[in-house]
Amino acid sequence: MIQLHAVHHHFGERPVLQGLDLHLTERRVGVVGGNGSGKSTFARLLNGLLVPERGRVLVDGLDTRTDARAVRRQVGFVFQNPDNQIVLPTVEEDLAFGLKNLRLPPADVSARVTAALRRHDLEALRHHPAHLLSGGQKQLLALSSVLVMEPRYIVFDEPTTLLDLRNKRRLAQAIHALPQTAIVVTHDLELLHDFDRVLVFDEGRIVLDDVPAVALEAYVRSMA
Ligand SMILES: Nc1ncnc2c1ncn2[C@@H]1O[C@H](COP(=O)(O)OP(=O)(O)OP(=O)(O)O)[C@@H](O)[C@H]1O
Repeated sequence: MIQLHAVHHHFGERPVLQGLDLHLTERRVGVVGGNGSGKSTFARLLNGLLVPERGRVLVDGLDTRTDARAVRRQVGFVFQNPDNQIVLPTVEEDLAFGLKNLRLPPADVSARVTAALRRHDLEALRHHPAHLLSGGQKQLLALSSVLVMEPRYIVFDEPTTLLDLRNKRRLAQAIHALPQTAIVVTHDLELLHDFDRVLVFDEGRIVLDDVPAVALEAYVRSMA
């Protein structure tokens, strides 16, 4: 479970998150809201990329302020732009990077990389230069590089923004099939239809928190 207790955050004078109290227990949680409403800031709190100025964020009881390394192993983060995430020249090397950092035995690294390549149909691209992949393939590689670390939670920050319709569907299917808990920040409301819960942000507060049918409809009405 992810818990937020009285979380506040400012950037300079500007309050960006204002008193968030939340328990996330569902497998699929969507996060929507207008530009600048605080969604990405919220997402970055969940794996300790950002520590709140006030309040606490707990992941299965681990505090992002004091247990940052352990939290980062539990919570994977998929960025909007996979170029920010792909660090090594080939697909295979990129997938192995985090596992090698964990100092796993080479046979284990290799087995987990092979399984990850199979899972997303990337086997033929094993030795391909990562920077030459298409946008959709890069996004799947970025997701695979997170999955290969076997986190319990995965946070996605606008994962479909750069994708065409076909790749959007592929990514939606990939998210749908994840055994992990997924928390997805997006402007792509279609992606959230079969989710368990949707949070609607406005000016750093959660103004709606409900099942998608209710939350998304009210959100669309509020934006009209
Ligand atoms: N590192 C930063 N330094 C200063 N201000 C920031 C920083 N990151 C975000 N902000 C500001 O905080 C506010 C909330 O930003 P955030 O990225 O969380 O919004 P968002 O809801 O994800 O928006 P969008 O839908 O446009 O991506 C914005 O006003 C933004 O300019």
